[in-house]
Amino acid sequence: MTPHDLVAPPLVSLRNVSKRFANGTLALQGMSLDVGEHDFISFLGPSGCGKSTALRLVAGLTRLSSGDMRWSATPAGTVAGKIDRDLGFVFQEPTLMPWAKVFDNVWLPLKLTGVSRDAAAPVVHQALEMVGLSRFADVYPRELSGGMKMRVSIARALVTRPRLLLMDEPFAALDEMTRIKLNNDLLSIWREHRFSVIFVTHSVYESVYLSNRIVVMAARPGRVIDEIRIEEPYPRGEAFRTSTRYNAHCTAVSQALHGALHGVDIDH
Ligand SMILES: Nc1ncnc2c1ncn2[C@@H]1O[C@H](COP(=O)(O)OP(=O)(O)OP(=O)(O)O)[C@@H](O)[C@H]1O
Repeated sequence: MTPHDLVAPPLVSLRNVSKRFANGTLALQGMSLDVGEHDFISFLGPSGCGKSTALRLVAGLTRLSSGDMRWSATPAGTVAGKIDRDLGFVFQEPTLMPWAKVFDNVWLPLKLTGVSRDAAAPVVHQALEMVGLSRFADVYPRELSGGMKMRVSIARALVTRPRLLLMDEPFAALDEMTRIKLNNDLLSIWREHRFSVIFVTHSVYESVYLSNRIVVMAARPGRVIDEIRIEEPYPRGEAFRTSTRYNAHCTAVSQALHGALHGVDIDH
């Protein structure tokens, strides 16, 4: 047996995946990517480079136009009406039900699979504990800050214990301090629970801080132009954020991103 045999297969593999919308827009062209167990991958690139489209393709929220996508256990989409994707999704907006208490918002994915409120209670409480909101199960979303609402959204995405967490600019609307705190908390939850993450962001700094792999994308058509590995140990904290190595990674990623912007019309 060679060391290679011991490597777990990718959780999900994209091969030469393209997406053209009905209006003719080629949102994504020829994307190939293997998402490994316990990867933290960021999709980084300018507006319109297909980051959200790629995430939505992985989630099964939109269909690919050509290419191939496979999950390690089950080829995606082979069972009519029941796609076996083991994932949670966090959007930029927390998208909570305003009329339902925090507990019921987090229970929702389990409720949709037929798990009763009582049976779900232990895992809902565990998910709330994971995001530091144990004491807020009985309040309504309107009583929470923006950062706390996002924590509820993360708890809801993790309540089914998915192997892959997809996050579409989850912290973009938050203030800097809240964002830093959520970055740190997300990293410790990810390290403890060992799922994989694909994280869409516009921020070089955020992508370097969080990820072990950064997929740099360019627009028109949306495509991958580079992948950069951030070979730095976790946990990452203030010492890493203020280190010269962190700065060097940010410079390298900025340069790759500059390449992504080269030749792209700036229309704003
Ligand atoms: N439903 C749709 N129909 C037609 N075109 C679409 C649709 N969704 C996205 N697009 C187009 O596909 C391209 C990629 O969009 P996408 O939202 O994936 O980019 P993005 O990198 O996530 O951008 P942003 O950073 O601004 O969110 C854009 O040109 C966009 O206008």
